[in-house]
Amino acid sequence: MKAAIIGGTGYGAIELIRLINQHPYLEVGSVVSNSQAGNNFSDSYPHLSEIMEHPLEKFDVDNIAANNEVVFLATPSGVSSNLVPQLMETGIKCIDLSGDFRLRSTEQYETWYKRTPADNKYINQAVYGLSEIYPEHIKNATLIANPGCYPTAATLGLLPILNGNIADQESIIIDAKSGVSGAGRGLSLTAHYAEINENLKAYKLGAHQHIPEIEQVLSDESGSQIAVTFTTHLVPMTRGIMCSTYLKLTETISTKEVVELYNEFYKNKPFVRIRPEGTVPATKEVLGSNYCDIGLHVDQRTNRLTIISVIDNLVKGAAGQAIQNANIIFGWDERSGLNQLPMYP
Ligand SMILES: NC(=O)C1=CN([C@@H]2O[C@H](COP(=O)(O)OP(=O)(O)OC[C@H]3O[C@@H](n4cnc5c(N)ncnc54)[C@H](OP(=O)(O)O)[C@@H]3O)[C@@H](O)[C@H]2O)C=CC1
Ligand SMILES: CC(=O)N[C@@H](CCC(=O)OP(=O)(O)O)C(=O)O
Repeated sequence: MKAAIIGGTGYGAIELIRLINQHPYLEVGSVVSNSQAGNNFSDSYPHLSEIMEHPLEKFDVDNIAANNEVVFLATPSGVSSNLVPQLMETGIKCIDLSGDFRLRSTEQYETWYKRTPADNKYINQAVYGLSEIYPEHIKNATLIANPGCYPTAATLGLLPILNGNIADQESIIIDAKSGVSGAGRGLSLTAHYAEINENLKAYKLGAHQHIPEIEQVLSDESGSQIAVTFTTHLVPMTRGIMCSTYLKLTETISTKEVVELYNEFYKNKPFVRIRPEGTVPATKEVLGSNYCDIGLHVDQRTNRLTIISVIDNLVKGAAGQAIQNANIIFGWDERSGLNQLPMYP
């Protein structure tokens, strides 16, 4: 089955191409580029010239619909909102990696993204693609709002303990760190070598666009309105996200019991791996893979739980989860094309 990719020369797109290349049922169809249409893909990425001979195409909705059965939009927020409606009208399945269809409230989108929101008609059709939590909705979706990278790591880490009803919901603090590829390939001071090398920066304090997304998922799943403290940091590494999450427990429980609770919650979920008591994951232990690894520790002195969740931002945080969602939509094994082991060291 052919898959179109829009935003063809960005990091999300090239990661989709890497994963689709190993997929048993998907192949790369149209690759659409706004900035490089007409040029060869290999002009941007010569190391893929053997598998990517086709020229980059300009956005042509009829052409995409005629030649592909699914389209991945690896385009920035504010761009997907304009392209998705045109694509949806053709009946093609859309999987959008941007934040444009994740928030149900257009007011929230305007507040946090500071942009004009997408048309409500399409927001209402979008299914939030957190694969482990919403497979039944994803199965029947025509438009997937693929989750943000930080929300994927944060919510997968928090949902089991909220489900266990032993968390003080007002006490949640998420201390998050990301590699620089999370900011995309576009040139910016943020990703400038001299700014990021040997440096550690907190950014977007209290203003990060992923705050309402995390709160929407946690509130939906817990049945009560949850607000979180969420701080992001840029780390001098290429890939990887770590969320160190802290919350107060309302009951006395051991680390061993919390580990059991998490294992039960994620049983039959191949991409979430719970570490045994006494070990915590590192970002390199999921590098290049679709895994989300979670480590847990209850501090008996403070009765706080620490949750360490790690993902590769470009795989489980973007392209990998997008393919996992396509697998669920088309009824394939959820692991199709996603069986890469993490690359270590
Ligand atoms: N990087 C990450 O870890 C994650 C990214 N995301 C989201 O995925 C999407 C893609 O991210 P990523 O690949 O990292 O970003 P990049 O900046 O690397 O790539 C985005 C691509 O979109 C295209 N584009 C840019 N501006 C426009 C425009 N005005 N009109 C049409 N196309 C445009 C460009 O490619 P071209 O000129 O070839 O069309 C650009 O390279 C974004 O929405 C991002 O927020 C989500 C989770 C994680
Ligand atoms: C390191 C870094 O800059 N990361 C980006 C995450 C980008 C992303 O996932 O944004 P969307 O929600 O629009 O998809 C950030 O913190 O804004």
